Amino acid sequence: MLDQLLAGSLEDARQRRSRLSYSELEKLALSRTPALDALAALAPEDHMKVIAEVKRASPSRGDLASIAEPQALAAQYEAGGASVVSVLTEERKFKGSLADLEAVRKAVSIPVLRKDFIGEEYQILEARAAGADLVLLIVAALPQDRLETLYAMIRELGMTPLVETHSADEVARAVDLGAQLVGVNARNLSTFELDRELFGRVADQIPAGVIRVAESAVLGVEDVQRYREAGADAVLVGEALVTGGDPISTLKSYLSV
Ligand SMILES: O=P(O)(O)OC[C@@H](O)[C@@H](O)c1c[nH]c2ccccc12
Repeated sequence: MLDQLLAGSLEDARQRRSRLSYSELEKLALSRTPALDALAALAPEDHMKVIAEVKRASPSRGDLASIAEPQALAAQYEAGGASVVSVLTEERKFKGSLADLEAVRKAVSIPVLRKDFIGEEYQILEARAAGADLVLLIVAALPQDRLETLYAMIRELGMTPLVETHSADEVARAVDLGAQLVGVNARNLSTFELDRELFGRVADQIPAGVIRVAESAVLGVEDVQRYREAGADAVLVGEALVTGGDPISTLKSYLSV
C-alpha cells in the first residue's frame, strides 16, 4: 500500500510538472521568505509539544471531516498552542492539496509541515514554493541513497526534514541520515495496523539531542501521557483534532502533559 500511495503522489506531481517546469518552480521556491525554524519550535520543554494535523480522510479511516476552510482550522491549532501545523497534501486517499498548505501558511505564523509521499526533488520544490517549513520523509518508502539526496535538498532549501520510521532498523537509517527530528509512526503504512507500543520499544534508539515525535494513535489525553512516559518530546495528532469538535481545548489538555 505504501508503494501505491507513493506512486499516486508521484503521478500527480508529474501531471503538475507538465504545467510548471522544474526550473520555473525552482524560481518560485527560491523567492519565498525563508523557512521558519522548526527545530526551535519543537525544542523539548517540560511539557508535551503538539504537531496538529489538517486531515480530511485517510485510507485506513475513510472520511474524517470535510474541513472546508483549512486555514480556519489551522488558526485554531495555533490559538490552542500547537508548535507546528501538519497539512496532508496527498490528494487521492487523504483528500488534501498544496492549495490547503498555501492557505494554511497565510493564516498562521508557526511552522508548517508538508505531509505527503515524497520521492522526487520536484515535490520538495513544491513544498517550499507553497510555504512549507518542514517536509516529511518516510524511510520505508525509499532506498537510503534517495533518502540522503532528498534529505540534503530539504536542508539546502532551509527546511527541516521530519524523518518517519516504523521500526528499530528504520530509526537506525534515520540516525544515519543525521536526522534531528525523528518520527515513529504507530500506524504501519503497509498494513495500516496500529502498534501502540512501538514508540516505547524504539525510543531508546534515538540519540539524545534528537527530537522524538510520536505519530498516530492519540485519541485522548491518556495516549499523550503514555507517549510522554515513553520519552516523546512531541506528538503528531490528526484524527482526534479534526473529529473532536473543540480543537483548542483538546490541544490545551495535551499541552498540559
Ligand atoms: O490521525 P492520527 O492517528 O492522529 O495520525 C496522524 C498522523 O500520524 C498520520 O496522519 C500520519 C503519520 N504519518 C503519515 C504518513 C502519511 C500519511 C499520514 C500519516
